[in-house]
Amino acid sequence: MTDPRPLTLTVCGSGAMGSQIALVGALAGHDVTLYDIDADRLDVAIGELRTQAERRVTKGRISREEADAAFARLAVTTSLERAAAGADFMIEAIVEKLEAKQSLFREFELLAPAHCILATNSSSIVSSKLKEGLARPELVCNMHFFNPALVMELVEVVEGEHTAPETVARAMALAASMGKHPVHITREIFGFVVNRVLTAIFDEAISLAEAGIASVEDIDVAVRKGLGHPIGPFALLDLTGIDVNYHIKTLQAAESGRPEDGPSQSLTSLYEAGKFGRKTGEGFFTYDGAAQ
Ligand SMILES: NC(=O)c1ccc[n+]([C@@H]2O[C@H](COP(=O)([O-])OP(=O)(O)OC[C@H]3O[C@@H](n4cnc5c(N)ncnc54)[C@H](O)[C@@H]3O)[C@@H](O)[C@H]2O)c1
Repeated sequence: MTDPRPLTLTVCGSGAMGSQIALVGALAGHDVTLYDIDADRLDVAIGELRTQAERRVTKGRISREEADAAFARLAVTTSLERAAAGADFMIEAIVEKLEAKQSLFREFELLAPAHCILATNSSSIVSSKLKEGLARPELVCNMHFFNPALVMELVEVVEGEHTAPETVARAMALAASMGKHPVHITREIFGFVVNRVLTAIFDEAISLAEAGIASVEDIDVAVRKGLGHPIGPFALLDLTGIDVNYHIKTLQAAESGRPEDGPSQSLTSLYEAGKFGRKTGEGFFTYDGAAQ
């Protein structure tokens, strides 16, 4: 894998994911432009990134010089023309709405150099849905980072039927240059690899609990102590959000056309009761930590 540094990298969307992906890129020595339609979000993002960088300097993970150099390589803009000019690579991390992503991809392609790769960080939208109307679909793929992107090492690089092997190679090389571990997913599938494996664990844990085989507390203990997972499936469902997981299962059933892929009975009743997990103080557990 040839190290592509330094690239001119544009990250679209300065929310939870895009802002940290941008800093990871700048820390790795790439020239990064962070683009958002909302100037206030950009201000907030830069403030949060400075706090994160300061924490790393204090802990000795990076030097002050490295932090300063990264911020010197990181520009922000609300101008799409400026964001696309000279870009070698674009990673999109805007709102999870198909139409918004499609129009961004179309506009960006018109403004960017002809060799620029367009990658989406979407957790659920495959890049074949974003290639419509583009002149160069072979340069389009998914690059799925994990939250928090400053910390999590995995990047799933997903190849669509339209994606050129060279695009996959360039995306893998970019991820590696950012200090990440890329994995190549050779065709599009809902949830990619990590979220499919995680969903299978959630589904099995829920079905065991619903059948009365063991309590949610005991299933969590079994998975932690028996499999060495840092957190049990029910605590993780509560942490990531009952609502988020309910929507993922609803989307999965819509994509597969199989009603049995939809949300389970216990997930549905928690969702309908507004018990979304940690964020509402109650889900499978209540947050003094007791099981329901
Ligand atoms: N949050 C996660 O845990 C996570 C993990 C992996 C992947 N993702 C994916 O990353 C993407 C972003 O998620 P997030 O959690 O960072 O979202 P977020 O809501 O925190 O941030 C989205 C940002 O995009 C901006 N935006 C909206 N429309 C835009 C447009 N048309 N052009 C430019 N900017 C626009 C918003 O102003 C906002 O700053 C989604 O596709 C999501 O599926 C999220």
